[in-house]
Amino acid sequence: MNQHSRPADAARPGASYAVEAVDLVKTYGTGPAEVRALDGLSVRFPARSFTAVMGPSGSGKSTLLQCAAGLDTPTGGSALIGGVDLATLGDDELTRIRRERIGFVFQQYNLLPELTAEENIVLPVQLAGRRPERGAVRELAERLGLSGRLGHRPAEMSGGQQQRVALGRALLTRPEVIFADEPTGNLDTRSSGEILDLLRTSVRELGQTVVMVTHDPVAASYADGVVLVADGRLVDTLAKPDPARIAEAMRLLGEVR
Ligand SMILES: Nc1ncnc2c1ncn2[C@@H]1O[C@H](COP(=O)(O)OP(=O)(O)OP(=O)(O)O)[C@@H](O)[C@H]1O
Repeated sequence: MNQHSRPADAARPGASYAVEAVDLVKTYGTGPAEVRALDGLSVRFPARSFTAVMGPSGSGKSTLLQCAAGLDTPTGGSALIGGVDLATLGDDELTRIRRERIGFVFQQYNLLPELTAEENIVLPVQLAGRRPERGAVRELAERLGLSGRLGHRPAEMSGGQQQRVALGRALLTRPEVIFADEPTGNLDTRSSGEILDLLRTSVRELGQTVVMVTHDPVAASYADGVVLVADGRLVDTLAKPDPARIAEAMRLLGEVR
């Protein structure tokens, strides 16, 4: 096992890291009931890279994303976004970083049912007290294939369309980093492929950094690299792997544990 190896292109000269986790520890509960969800996990995600995070159920993948995105506070270690240690920020600064530099996409879409697609997409910008730019919303809707759907409510859309709305909501502020927690977990193969293509386009064309938790080797193969997590620690990384290699690494991980 290669505990300290980096994602595929981390060694690129001049590479900078969009997201860094340094010796992250996260425990839940106390005494005999204590769960060590992250057990000294260190990983760095280069800027403009698309990385999949994989590992057995309960290995700490979601906890890693939550701590790295500043949605949860680690018990120990540091989480950095663009070189800024989140622990050094006050509440207002942390809120601003989460709002402006980070986008989050969840498996369950988390759209507000009473709002239209367009209203859901612009909501974070409005909550930040800004007026969404109509041109930017239209351009984004076109990119996401949602131009004809902006007036629809979530219940009137397919799962794939709803996830594209959720992606639009995450992308409108052009965040540096998109964290996606099983974004294709509820989708069929075709809709999954559309979402994964959009995530890849965000990296290639818009220069964003995507960190995606997935259980699906095919979904992970869209990424530039895969990091494998087990028992709250980084155990291996794979560069540009195909689905068969990813599935094999996952199988070996199950056997090793
Ligand atoms: N709020 C919480 N309270 C107590 N324990 C928690 C909490 N959140 C997570 N855990 C525990 O921490 C460990 C890691 O959970 P986490 O959700 O990060 O794993 P995961 O790899 O994302 O799992 P899955 O693939 O099943 O979604 C698990 O043992 C889980 O039960």
